[in-house]
Amino acid sequence: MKNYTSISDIDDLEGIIREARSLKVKNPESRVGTGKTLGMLFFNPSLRTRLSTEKAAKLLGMEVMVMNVGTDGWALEFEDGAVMNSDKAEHVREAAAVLSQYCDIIAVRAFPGLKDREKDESEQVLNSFKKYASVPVVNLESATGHPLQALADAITIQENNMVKRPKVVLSWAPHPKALPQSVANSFVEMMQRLEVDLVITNPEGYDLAPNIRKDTKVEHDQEKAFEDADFVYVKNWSSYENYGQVLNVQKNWTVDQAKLKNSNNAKVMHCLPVRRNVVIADDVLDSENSIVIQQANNRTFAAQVVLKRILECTK
Ligand SMILES: NCCC[C@H](NC(=O)CCC(=O)O)C(=O)O
Ligand SMILES: NC(=O)OP(=O)(O)O
Repeated sequence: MKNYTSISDIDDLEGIIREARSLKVKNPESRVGTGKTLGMLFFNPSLRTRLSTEKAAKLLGMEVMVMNVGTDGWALEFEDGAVMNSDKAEHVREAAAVLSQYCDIIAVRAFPGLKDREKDESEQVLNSFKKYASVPVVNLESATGHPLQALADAITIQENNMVKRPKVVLSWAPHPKALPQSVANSFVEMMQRLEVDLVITNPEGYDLAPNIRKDTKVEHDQEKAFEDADFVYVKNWSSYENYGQVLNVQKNWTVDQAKLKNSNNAKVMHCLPVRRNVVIADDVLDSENSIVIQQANNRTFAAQVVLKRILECTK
């Protein structure tokens, strides 16, 4: 694997999930990351991504450097040909080239602005690092995707699945802030590659991008969507159609136990952080049905297998 910026960078999905699961059981003796450095750049906050990726790198023997570039670094310019006489002190051309001398892999978190759809879809930050770095680049959640999360989600579903072809429902839920579509996008793309029946449920006005949904069923009635579900993946996202907006929704979309009564005793997932009793009710998060903690643990093994494959490719 040369980079991991979207799940299309995975060619043997079954193999990568199998390897992640075996890394979870037993860490290999030979450490492919010895003498190598991972540099992680955060333009936005993080708990899981930051610590699970650091842990994964260390399990492989790597050194890790982390920088909150959004707050601690020079403000970066990404436009080509910019006359930099305002607030931006450094161009990504120099920043990425310099970092490539310090690091063997560069990982970047950069959320969307949620104001300009075309700009967000151009993945300017991630793609600039990819273009101007001379080392592999890993996506730690970008404007449109969160592929490390989606890989951890796939591992978690496989670990908990009891049936041949599970029904997996991605449910929109309310949130006071405008959030990226990134987690939902990568989850949908991942599920489309697995042996599952995927249904997306969201209020009118919250349909994900057509190039993500493809022919995946969208059910606007949440309780109907939950019928016979084996997995319910809950996530808020802001509107794609009214780009970046939080729309007025009439019905209550918070996921609680009552809504899950006609599911197949569904396991409930969320990438975290989750706002209790807004996105998911306490009675679900504190029940046996919730697998969110196990899901977060799998972030380590998703990151480990990705870093391992990149290191093996550049050896
Ligand atoms: N990486 C996991 C989710 C990150 C982000 N959530 C958030 O920003 C939630 C913040 C809050 O609840 O205030 C998102 O939805 O993409
Ligand atoms: N799920 C996830 O990416 O969590 P953080 O935002 O805390 O990294």
